[in-house]
Amino acid sequence: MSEIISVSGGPTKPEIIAVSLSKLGLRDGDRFADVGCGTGSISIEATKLARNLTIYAIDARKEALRATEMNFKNFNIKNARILAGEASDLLSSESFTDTIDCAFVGGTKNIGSVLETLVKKKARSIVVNAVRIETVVRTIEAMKKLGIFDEVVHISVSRSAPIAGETMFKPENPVYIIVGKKQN
Ligand SMILES: C[S@@+](CC[C@H](N)C(=O)[O-])C[C@H]1O[C@@H](n2cnc3c(N)ncnc32)[C@H](O)[C@@H]1O
Repeated sequence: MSEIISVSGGPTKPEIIAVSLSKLGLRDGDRFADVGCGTGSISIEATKLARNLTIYAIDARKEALRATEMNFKNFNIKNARILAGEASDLLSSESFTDTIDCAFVGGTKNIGSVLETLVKKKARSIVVNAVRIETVVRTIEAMKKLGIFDEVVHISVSRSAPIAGETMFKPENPVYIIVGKKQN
């Protein structure tokens, strides 16, 4: 199995991906937006949970897009469009006519506009990762305004590390997982 090519900010840690994707509830055939795709690791893991996804991997950084492109090639990811630019502009542009079923938002610049656009695109489930408390508050407020706020989960992972032939635990930065669901 290939090693994922990394860029600053990614890949997201596997435990955070696991919880985030379990909250997202992907279904076979979904159109999935990976907003702020970084390395593309979230999309790669998403393809293991649902069949025939159409992936829109979006990032504003050239190095992230290059890493995503190489990772998708190495992990044989099909049905993916890699889109360069600001997510809210891209998704709301006239040329982007598709709807979105589920979105993972790992890049939170302009989070209010990104969420608004995803709701207009009919997303039934949106999961945001945030590390800054101000982003958490902005995301919750934006989701409440849009009537989609569901819950926030705070995850702290400590990973085993060797010490003098024995094992200790090193804490990793905590991550907030903010979940939005379309209300029926
Ligand atoms: C923390 S990294 C994402 C890591 C990614 N989940 C992974 O596993 O590699 C955040 C990324 O989001 C991008 N980003 C942030 N806000 C964005 C936006 N509004 N539109 C497009 N890209 C955005 C940044 O350029 C950065 O590459």
